[in-house]
Amino acid sequence: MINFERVSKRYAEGHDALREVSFEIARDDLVFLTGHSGAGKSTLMRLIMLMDRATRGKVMIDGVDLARVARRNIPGHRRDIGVVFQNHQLLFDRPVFDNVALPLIISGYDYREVGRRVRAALDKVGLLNKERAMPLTLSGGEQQRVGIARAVVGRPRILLADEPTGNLDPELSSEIMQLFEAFNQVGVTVLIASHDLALISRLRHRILTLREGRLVQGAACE
Ligand SMILES: Nc1ncnc2c1ncn2[C@@H]1O[C@H](COP(=O)(O)OP(=O)(O)OP(=O)(O)O)[C@@H](O)[C@H]1O
Repeated sequence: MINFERVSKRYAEGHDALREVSFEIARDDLVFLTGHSGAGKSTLMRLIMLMDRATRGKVMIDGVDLARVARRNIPGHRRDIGVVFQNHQLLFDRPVFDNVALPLIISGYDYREVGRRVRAALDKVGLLNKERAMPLTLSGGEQQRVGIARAVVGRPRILLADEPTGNLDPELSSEIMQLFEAFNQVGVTVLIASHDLALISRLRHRILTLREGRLVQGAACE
């Protein structure tokens, strides 16, 4: 499903953010990605989203070599990938419904289908009764759930999350992780970057560890 073969990424200033990174994530996997600040976690996710290209090596998604995806096909590639950020990146002047609907509206879905899918996504994250609420009236955990609903509303095959529990207390963090596990159980491949070693070691999924751009743990599937 997600396959890195000796992938290196060197930024223009000559900094090696990833060095010869190889791993495989199967379709039904939920995998954590950890490592110190600057270890290369965000860079690895940017390569999967095609926000950046590898300098050397091969990134394959579903058997497709991303080096072969033309610029005009990048939006199509991204539609298969839901992304969750630490700071939600919500539109604070729009209600919850509009925030979740945004990716579908950009993709040109008709309004009835938008309504159906947005409510299905809000239902999955337990926020069906909040569709008219403004984001600022929600708690941090609820805002993060809106971000997750927006990430899954297009029914992506892959879900990437960059520090999704960074601002949340331990109990809310566990709840958010349970949501990711639920999406994984219905067939979504999930990759979560997190510094929260206490939380992720308790959850017993595979952990990929980066150190200065090298993968030092977790390359093989169990
Ligand atoms: N666009 C860029 N240009 C140059 N260097 C970059 C760029 N993006 C990241 N880097 C550098 O590459 C290295 C890896 O950064 P990256 O953001 O992938 O790390 P990270 O593990 O996600 O860190 P954090 O946990 O702090 O978010 C860092 O040294 C960073 O300064």
